[in-house]
Amino acid sequence: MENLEKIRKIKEVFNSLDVNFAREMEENVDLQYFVLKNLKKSIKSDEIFIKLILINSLVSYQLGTTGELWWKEFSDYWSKHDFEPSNLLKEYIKFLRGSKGNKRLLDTKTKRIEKIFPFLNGLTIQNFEDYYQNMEYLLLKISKELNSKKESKTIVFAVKMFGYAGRIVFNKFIPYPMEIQIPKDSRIENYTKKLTDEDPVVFWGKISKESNIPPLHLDSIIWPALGRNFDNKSLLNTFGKKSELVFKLVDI
Ligand SMILES: Nc1nc2[nH]c(O)nc2c(=O)[nH]1
Repeated sequence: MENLEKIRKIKEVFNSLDVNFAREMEENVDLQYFVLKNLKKSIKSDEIFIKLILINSLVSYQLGTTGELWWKEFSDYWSKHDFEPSNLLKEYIKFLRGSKGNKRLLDTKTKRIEKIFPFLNGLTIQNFEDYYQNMEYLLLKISKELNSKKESKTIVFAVKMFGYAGRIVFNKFIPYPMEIQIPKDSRIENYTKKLTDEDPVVFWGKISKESNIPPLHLDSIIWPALGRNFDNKSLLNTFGKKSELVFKLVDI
């Protein structure tokens, strides 16, 4: 079943937006970006900053709280917690096991981190700069290391958060590749159900091609808008009249 009128509105909105609009949403509206920028001020090593973000992304599922609050908990903890870099794995597992917002499937999540850690641990800041230029290759490497599909939610989401980390560390905006799919979390799934029975990855893949906005950047427009963690005034200040488009998306 398709709601043709709602799909028409969605297409109208996204066909009038572009990657720059998504970038503004990321940098001015998404609380996840804001807390990562704050965290960067407290972590001396850029390499550790990026590794922490990748590890945290890969266990960001089945949360007991919103994604925004989970990333705030992560940022607050590591802003205050100094540690010896060689203890990163042990220290991260301690954080995860004591966290408030991420209490489910802790054994599975711990095993996942232990599995990816040897790959991440060997990476230097130069490797991260290279991966920032080629995020599709990073996606491939992580999915291979974890024996997971390239479309699975946490893998594509890890690349989204890596893109945020890369932008903050290297002070340069590189758009996400068109080939990386939208992270299919419950917020995106429930929203897509209002429009179509089609798989969200397929549906948003088509919207992406038509609007020429990469799926991860579409996610950056939809996801914070649906989270409603912004005040209308700051949205108006950032986007002026175009902020109406965000309200239109939320109201569908
Ligand atoms: N689709 C998305 N899912 C998410 N989960 C989470 O914690 N953050 C996000 C996100 O930005 N997009």
